[in-house]
Amino acid sequence: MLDYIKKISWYIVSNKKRYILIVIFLMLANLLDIIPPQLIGRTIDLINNGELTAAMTRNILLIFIGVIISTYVVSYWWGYLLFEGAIKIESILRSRLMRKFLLLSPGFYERSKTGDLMAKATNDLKTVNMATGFGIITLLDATTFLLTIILVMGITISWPLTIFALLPLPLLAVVESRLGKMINTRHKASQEAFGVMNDAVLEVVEGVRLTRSYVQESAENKRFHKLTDNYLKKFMKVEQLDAFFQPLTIIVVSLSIAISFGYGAVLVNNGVITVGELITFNVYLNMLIWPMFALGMLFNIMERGNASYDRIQGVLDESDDLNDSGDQEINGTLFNFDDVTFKYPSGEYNSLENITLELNKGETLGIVGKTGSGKSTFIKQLLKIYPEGTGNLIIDGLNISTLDRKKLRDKLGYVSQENILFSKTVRENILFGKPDASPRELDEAIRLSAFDEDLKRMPDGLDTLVGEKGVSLSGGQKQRISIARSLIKSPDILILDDALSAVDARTEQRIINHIKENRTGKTTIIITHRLSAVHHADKIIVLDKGKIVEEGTHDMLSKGRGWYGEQNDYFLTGGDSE
Ligand SMILES: Nc1ncnc2c1ncn2[C@@H]1O[C@H](COP(=O)(O)OP(=O)(O)OP(=O)(O)O)[C@@H](O)[C@H]1O
Repeated sequence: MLDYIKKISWYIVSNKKRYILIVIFLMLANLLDIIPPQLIGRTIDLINNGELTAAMTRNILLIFIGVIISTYVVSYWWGYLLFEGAIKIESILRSRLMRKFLLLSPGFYERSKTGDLMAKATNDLKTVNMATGFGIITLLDATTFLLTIILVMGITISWPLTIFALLPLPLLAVVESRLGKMINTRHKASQEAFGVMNDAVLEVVEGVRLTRSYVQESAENKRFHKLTDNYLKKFMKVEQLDAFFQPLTIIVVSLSIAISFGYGAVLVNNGVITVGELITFNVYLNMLIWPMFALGMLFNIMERGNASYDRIQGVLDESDDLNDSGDQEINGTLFNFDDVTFKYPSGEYNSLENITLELNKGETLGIVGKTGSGKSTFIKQLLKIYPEGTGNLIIDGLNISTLDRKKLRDKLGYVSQENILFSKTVRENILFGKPDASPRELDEAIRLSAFDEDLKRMPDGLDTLVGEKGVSLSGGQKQRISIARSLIKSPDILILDDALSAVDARTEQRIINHIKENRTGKTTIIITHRLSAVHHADKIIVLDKGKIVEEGTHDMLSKGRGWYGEQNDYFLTGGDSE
């Protein structure tokens, strides 16, 4: 449990004032709490001795009212400060997590499950909030209250009676600490199962159309039921331990009450304490139920918080496997691949092998080849998405390893195969490429990407909502919005990764012509399965199993007997050459 306090000590230290105030208010609240039992005991003794006057009764009532109002005010403030502190640590950690998510490389996302990352960003952060709010309050309140009551019982009534009555307490502490440790392990397992289940929810929702079309609803249901069951079992294992805390506290407090009545009666008989004092003592003892029960909860909440904090910290500690040492600017005058070989961190074979190539500013490079031949991997190396392989990738005389990722990507306009759109309007999705673009630039990007005709048919034009991930658009429309998003940036280097696959041949030619006209002096890289998209390229490379197997212009390659020539003939003859 103290482990968790140590882990969040950075937060407590940076919020010293808040926590000092909380402790002061809590102490005040505890001091106020000990007044009523004293008043009860003394009033009983006054009644017993026939000494209670009307003035005394009025004063006692006034003190009671004063105590109630002060307790209310003081409790309001510690509660407010504490829970505000808890929600703040949750939001600080959430921001750190989001920053990390935005920074981490694809390697991390290949290792992690989306559902688990979501669990960390929601459930685990909530648990940390609970531990820092309820946990800390319980720790401060329960321990200070417990100590105050024990001191008051000892000082105002009898130390021997106090010590005897509290003998069962250490037993409770030992058992609860053991239970806490077990809860830590089980909570981690339960959160992991929650992450897996979360992931399945995402898959089920995203794949619902596919599931229906293959009539796999019942199989999917069974798979999901298994995961829910697994989570339920793991969650119940935590709850099983949780259920021990309350009966345990009741048993220990009952033992204390039994001891106090037995030994207390002896002390009353011997005239060491009065009957009123024994009653006051037992009222205090009953008041110990809350802090003792709270201490049990404390082990529970803190250990859950501890486990969740570790899961979040695990992500925050992930190191970025890309090196961003330099701060030099580039303008893409010359790209030089010098014997570049690359294997994915989880891959078994090289996805690029001995790539040597030069690309000058203003040139258009076409990349073609069989599926899985390494075309996208070539681009990912250029975008510095994965750690480099061997060989050198030099841009403007600088090794890519020394370039700052953000500065490099700022020069690039990249349209990926996935065409990711945000659930916003068409306008917002295009302006994502250049938020401060003028209306003229926006219109031009739409025209260049041949999206103007489609836009006329959209119900709200540029303000049409595209739905989640662009669900309300056709594949070709999504592609052209993605192209417009990159063209509006007017990047020094434009990369289209199979970005025209879903548009018809005429639209493809319109876009290619626009790009040719508008990007003179700027570099363009086009990856495609349709050779017509790269006829105009200054240089075309054909990749096969990660190697460049052909290189030249369309005229040169189409005459050859290699893959390019074969593909070209195939398209010219409409597939009759097969
Ligand atoms: N993240 C990854 N981890 C491991 N291997 C990968 C990863 N991404 C791609 N590969 C492998 O690298 C090889 C090249 O993949 P790449 O995506 O570059 O091919 P491509 O030519 O772009 O294919 P396509 O035309 O189908 O888009 C393939 O064998 C693929 O399985």
